[in-house]
Amino acid sequence: MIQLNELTKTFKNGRGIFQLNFTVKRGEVFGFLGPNGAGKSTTIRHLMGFIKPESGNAEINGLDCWRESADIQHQVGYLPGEIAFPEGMNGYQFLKLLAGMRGMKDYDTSLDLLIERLQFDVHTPFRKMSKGMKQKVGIVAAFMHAPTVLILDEPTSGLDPLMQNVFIVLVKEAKNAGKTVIMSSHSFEEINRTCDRAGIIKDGRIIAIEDVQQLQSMQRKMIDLTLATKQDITVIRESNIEIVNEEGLTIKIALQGNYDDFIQTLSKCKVKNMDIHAQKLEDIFMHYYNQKERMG
Ligand SMILES: Nc1ncnc2c1ncn2[C@@H]1O[C@H](COP(=O)(O)OP(=O)(O)OP(=O)(O)O)[C@@H](O)[C@H]1O
Repeated sequence: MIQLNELTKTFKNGRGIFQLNFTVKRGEVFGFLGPNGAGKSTTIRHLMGFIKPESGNAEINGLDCWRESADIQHQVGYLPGEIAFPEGMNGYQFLKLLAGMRGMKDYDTSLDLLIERLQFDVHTPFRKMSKGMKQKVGIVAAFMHAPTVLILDEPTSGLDPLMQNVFIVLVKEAKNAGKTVIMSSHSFEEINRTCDRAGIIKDGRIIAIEDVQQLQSMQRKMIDLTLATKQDITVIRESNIEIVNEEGLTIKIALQGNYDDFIQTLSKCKVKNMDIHAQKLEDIFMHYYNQKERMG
């Protein structure tokens, strides 16, 4: 379990994170979203015990992230936002070193399985690796010791869509195994596919924490309809369906869960054409990015 209690840090320039309060339960995947410079990495760095809080604290599995950082760093799987690998090593040498430092034994199978799933040549020297390859080594390093808590800072940056999918499966497996996961991301799609809840941070403050399923149910379906006659348009107008736009015999309507109403109304009309698009989840999130602070 991860718990933030009034976690605050003000940098000299006045930026930072302010009175962050939230909990990530065991077995939960929590997404951390926010524009550039919002404070995601700063929060995550506090969780790892790299930064001393000015006030408040963060705890992981009951341990204080600053005072007991050595234990925390041993227990969690961490993927930094920017990874500086030792240039002179190759991926395998690095992962072996890490396994040794963690006191892992018989790690070859778990390592091989992860490398196979992420499809890369682990024996490539870091200086010859692409950004995506380095990211893969970072993911293996975070997952290889099957930690109970995973802290992932923009985990899919640099990964191609196929590998993003592999990563999403890894997170789902971790969740099903009861692990606690917090991940920062700029990708709404990724949060949608992996997270139970999402916290939105802006200017160092949490402005909303939402249940991802609930956000999905807020997602409206926009339907472009071309009807045969003016009478058909009247039928729609007289129903409870929200008309967003009307142009001759073509109308745009918005649905949010009231599908039965829509189908019954439409059965009284002659429909010549119909296009359906889901409102982008991104648009729902954008609404938060653009609004002022809503919660403490
Ligand atoms: N050591 C530091 N000294 C001064 N300011 C800092 C320091 N670390 C971070 N900041 C500032 O704090 C703010 C939050 O930065 P942070 O890296 O946490 O944002 P982020 O949400 O991770 O952004 P991004 O999406 O760009 O990675 C920024 O304005 C940043 O410039």
